[in-house]
Amino acid sequence: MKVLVSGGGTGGHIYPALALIREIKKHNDQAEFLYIGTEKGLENDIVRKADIPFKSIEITGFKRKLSFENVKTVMRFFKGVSDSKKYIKEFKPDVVIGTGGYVCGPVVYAAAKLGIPTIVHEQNSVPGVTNKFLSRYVDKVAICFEQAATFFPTEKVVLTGNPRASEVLHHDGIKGKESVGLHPTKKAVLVVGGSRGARAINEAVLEILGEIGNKDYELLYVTGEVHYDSVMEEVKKSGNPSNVVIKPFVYNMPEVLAGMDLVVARAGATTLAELTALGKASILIPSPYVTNNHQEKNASSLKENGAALVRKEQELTGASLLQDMDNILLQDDVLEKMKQASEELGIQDAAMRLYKEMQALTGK
Ligand SMILES: CC(=O)N[C@H]1[C@@H](OP(=O)(O)OP(=O)(O)OC[C@H]2O[C@@H](n3ccc(=O)[nH]c3=O)[C@H](O)[C@@H]2O)O[C@H](CO)[C@@H](O)[C@@H]1O
Repeated sequence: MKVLVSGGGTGGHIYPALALIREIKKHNDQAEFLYIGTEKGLENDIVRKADIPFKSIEITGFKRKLSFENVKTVMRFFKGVSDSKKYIKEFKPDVVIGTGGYVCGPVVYAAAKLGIPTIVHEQNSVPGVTNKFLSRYVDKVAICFEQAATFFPTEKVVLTGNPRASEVLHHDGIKGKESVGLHPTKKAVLVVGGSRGARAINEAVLEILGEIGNKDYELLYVTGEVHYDSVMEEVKKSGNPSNVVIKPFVYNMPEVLAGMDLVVARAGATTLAELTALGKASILIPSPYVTNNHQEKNASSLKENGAALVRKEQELTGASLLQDMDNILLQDDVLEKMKQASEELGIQDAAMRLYKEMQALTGK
C-alpha cells in the first residue's frame, strides 16, 4: 500500500498522522509513505526526525478580514494544488489522508480531483475550515467525537478515534520519568500548554514554582519551544526547586505520559485522546484563541463524566492551579475516580480502526 499523508502546523495534526503510519507499518512492512507538509510548520521538524520521506508546499490560512493577503492565499492554494498533483503523480499513492491544518487542503483536494481514494481525519469536536471544505470531495471523514458528525455528509462519516490514542499505550512510565530526570516512583504532574506552549499557563506556573518546591510531588513543566528562554530568565531570578524539571518540548511524550499521575494541559484534541486512552486525570485550560472555541467543546465530555477539571484561562491564577493540583494529587480517592472516568472515554484501537477504513477504500 502506498500512502500519502498530509497534515500540519501544530503537533495535534502531525502526531495522529505519524501514529497511523506506524500502525500501517506494523501490519504491512511493504507499505510506502510520503508526507506533504510546509517548511514553516512543526511537521518540518517532527516528520523529518521520524525519518519519513517529506515534501513541502507553501500555504497560508485565510484572514478573517477582507485583505490582499486572502488573494495571495487563494493563489497559493492553486499553486499548492498544482505542486501536490506533481508529487502525487510521481509517488502514485493508493490512498491520501489529511489530518488537518491548512496544508492538507490543496493536497487532499488535488488527490480527489485525480480520482485517488481520500480520507480526512478530524480530531476535534468542532471541525476546522479545511476539513469542512474537503469533506465535499473526499470519500471518508474519520472523526473522534460523535458531535463532529453533524458538520459532515452523513454517509461519509466514520467514528475511528485518534490514532495517537493507540500509540501512547504500553509505554514504560518509569523509563519516561527517568528520561527527563524525575524520580522513578514519586507522584508526578506534567504541565504542558499544547505543542506550542501557552503563555497564560506559563505565567501561572511561574507564580507557584517556589511553593511547589515544598510539595511531596514532582513537576515536569514543558514551556513550549518559543517560550523557553523567557521562562528560564524568570526562573533564574526565583530559583528552580529540585522537584521541578523544566523542558522546552518533550519528544518522547508517550513514555513520559505513562509515568504521570496528573496532567495540566490545553484541551487540544490529540492531547485529550492520549489522556483518555491512558486513563489520566487532568486539569484542562482550553485555549480561548481557537476557531469556534473548539477546545472548550473538546473538553466538555471529559468534564461531564468527571475525567477532568476544566478551568477558564481568564480565571487561571497560580494559586487556583496549585489548589486544583493539590486537591487531586493529594487525595487518592479523587485521583482514582478521575482516572477511571478518563479511561472510559478512550478509544484505544483508533489506529487500527482508521487503517481498516483505508484498507476498505483501497482493497489492499
Ligand atoms: C492553537 C491550536 O490551534 N491548537 C490546536 C492544535 O493543538 P496542538 O498542536 O497543541 O494539539 P494537541 O494538544 O491536540 O496535541 C499536541 C500533540 O503534541 C504532543 N506534544 C506536545 C508537547 C510536547 O512537548 N511534546 C509533544 O509530543 C502531544 O503529546 C500531542 O500529541 O491541534 C489540535 C488537534 O487538532 C486542536 O485541538 C488544537 O485546538
